[in-house]
Amino acid sequence: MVVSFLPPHGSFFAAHRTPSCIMAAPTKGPKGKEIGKKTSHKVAAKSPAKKTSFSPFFLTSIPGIIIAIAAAVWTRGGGKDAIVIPNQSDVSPSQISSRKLLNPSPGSWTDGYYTTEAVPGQPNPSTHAILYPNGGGGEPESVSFSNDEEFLALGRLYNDLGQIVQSPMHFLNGTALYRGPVKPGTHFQWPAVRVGYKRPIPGLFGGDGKQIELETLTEPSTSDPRVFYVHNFLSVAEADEFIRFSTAEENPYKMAPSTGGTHKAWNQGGADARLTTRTSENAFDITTPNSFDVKRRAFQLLRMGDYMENLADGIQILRYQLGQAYVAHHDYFSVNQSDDHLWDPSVGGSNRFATIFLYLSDVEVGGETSFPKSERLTAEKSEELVKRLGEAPPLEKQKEFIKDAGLSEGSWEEKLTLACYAKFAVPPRRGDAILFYSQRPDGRLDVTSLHGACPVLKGTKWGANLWVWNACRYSQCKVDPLNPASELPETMKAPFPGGV
Ligand SMILES: O=C(O)CCC(=O)C(=O)O
Ligand SMILES: [Fe+2]
Repeated sequence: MVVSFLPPHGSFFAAHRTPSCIMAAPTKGPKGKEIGKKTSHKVAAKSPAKKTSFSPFFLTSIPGIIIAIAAAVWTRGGGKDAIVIPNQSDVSPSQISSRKLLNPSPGSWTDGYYTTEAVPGQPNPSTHAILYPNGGGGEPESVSFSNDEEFLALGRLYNDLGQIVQSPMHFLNGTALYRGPVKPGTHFQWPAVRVGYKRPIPGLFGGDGKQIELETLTEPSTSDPRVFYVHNFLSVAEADEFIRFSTAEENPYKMAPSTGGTHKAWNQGGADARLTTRTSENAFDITTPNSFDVKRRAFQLLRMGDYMENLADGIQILRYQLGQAYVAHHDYFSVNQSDDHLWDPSVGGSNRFATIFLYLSDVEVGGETSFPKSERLTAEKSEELVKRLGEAPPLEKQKEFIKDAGLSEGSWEEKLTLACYAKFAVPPRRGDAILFYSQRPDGRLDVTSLHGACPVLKGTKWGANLWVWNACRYSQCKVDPLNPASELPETMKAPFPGGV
């Protein structure tokens, strides 16, 4: 039985054109083509979904009687309004943190993927769940199954903690589950659930041993980028080590002015492509133990298993001095980038899949990462987030900051600053990171992932790009660069018809 309900989410945004350019990691690039097509994207009008919710996890602490009531409501069937939709968004972080956080299968292939365990005290296997598409959002279905086999026939499923759900004994009836990737070369994406939803990531700890937590920053819909805040990703020592190495004599890719607009890095003869739209300086760290520790952690954060060298660019360290910035751009390469590689991930090609942007310093004023396709957060969505991420100062104050930073009137930096304050933006905080996807769960490049670095208005900003590809990156495919998805290891090769 499959029942569909809840309208898909959506929202308006104006078609938006921005210059788009990109900087390559120090790896061989396709010959000098311009990249970054200007694209616009149409979406449906917002249709607010009215949800009645309860938390399945809440039920774990309240005995049988409530379960019986919930089951009665559930099985009443008939009109949509009668269905109580379990929504884990109502689970408070403290309820979540009482759940087991360790990876139960260290050493097995699932190490790095993470799997679920039996719910303590659950008498019978569950018989139904609410199933969302990979990455959440969209239209959920109610699915039922009467044994393990039927459950596993649904394919690989995840819970909201990014664990692969192995058995109907591992969740309570009515729990929200998420489909895993279903197309070759695509991967699990974190479900947004709702803005402000914060969850610990089982088995994942930052450089200083603190639990890493993932917080949803943008709406789960068809129109917003998928942006998450990553708490406690780096230790101060790790951040400082990136900063040190970026200017160290022993680093062959040490700090130099940023380039862009072509696929060539400055150290590949791209220096003449120095940009007026990206004024920071950058370095690469492709060798240090520090960078490998952090990249390994990034793969765990993405639930992509063990670190694979041919799926990651070298870490790119950035320094923005006063007034420096980077206009809005995409991190992915155009599907027409070159013809010696298949760049379109929706048909088995490879491209940048996710960016984990590491904040290596705080910034006194400015320097946010902005997402112009996403509206500024309102207290209605999350009061706490608005407070933490900062409200936009009044226009007068913005102008004062701009003047004090020495940015001239009418300059692109001034315009960018005003645009930054008008749209969704994340201020840097040392040791934390943001995660955003450059691809949709079905592998289409995501035009809404447009983002930029707002001008630094006071102080200096240090950050780093950690780019992960969905399959072997450009020049790193061993068998056939026109079929990168085929080179993924079996454990990463969607679909997964047998479940786990
Ligand atoms: O500095 C930032 O906040 C973002 C930089 C960025 O998007 C990039 O370097 O590709
Ligand atoms: Fe970027």
